[in-house]
Amino acid sequence: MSQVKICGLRRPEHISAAAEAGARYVGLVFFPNSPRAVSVDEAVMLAPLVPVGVARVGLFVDPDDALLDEVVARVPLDVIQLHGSESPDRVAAVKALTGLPVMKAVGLSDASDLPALTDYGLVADMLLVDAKPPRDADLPGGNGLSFDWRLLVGRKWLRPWMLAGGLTAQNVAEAIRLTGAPAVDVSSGVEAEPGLKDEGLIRAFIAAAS
Ligand SMILES: O=C(O)c1ccccc1N[C@@H]1O[C@H](COP(=O)(O)O)[C@@H](O)[C@H]1O
Repeated sequence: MSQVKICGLRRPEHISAAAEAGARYVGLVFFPNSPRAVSVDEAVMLAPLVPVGVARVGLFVDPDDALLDEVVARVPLDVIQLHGSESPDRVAAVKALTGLPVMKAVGLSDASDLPALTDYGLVADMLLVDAKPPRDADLPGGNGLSFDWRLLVGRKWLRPWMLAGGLTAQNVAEAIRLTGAPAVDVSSGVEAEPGLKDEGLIRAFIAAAS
């Protein structure tokens, strides 16, 4: 049984659906270019609705210190997700600045991308293994694209990790079987359209991953 993170939640009813279905993490996106972005004011309203026992993850893409300071001061978060091109030194700096555990996303397209997981495992608290975005993508993640899961067979890292990228209720069980992922993260795969979550898809995904 793998833990589940539902990312990109923007409505109270979707937070409730995810928590009731057994999500262990929920993600709030602080990246303005995303169709799932929330303002700091919206996050101030949403974060307290997350039940105890469900971790609140704030997703950032190459954030500056001012944004991190503002969000951490106003929004109760449990984990920072860095999903941009942050260096290992920047990951360490964000940990120090926020005082929160940091999960670093690493994009994979082929075996040459694997060493980055070892490098980030030295500084991040958790790793998020995602598909590398296409060169012309508007978003560095959340594109509903998967990668060749066989790249991960037999791999071990220094830190706990999550699998992401194009997961759906239809493919998540096979992804877990193949990779042994202890946790999985989904955004597009539980949406009716970009940025609009669907309660039925959230429940079906969590049931399929559990
Ligand atoms: O969800 C977003 O909009 C997003 C924006 C910028 C960076 C990452 C984003 N989401 C993360 O991307 C992966 C994969 O998502 P998907 O299931 O393929 O849509 C996941 O870790 C999300 O947290």
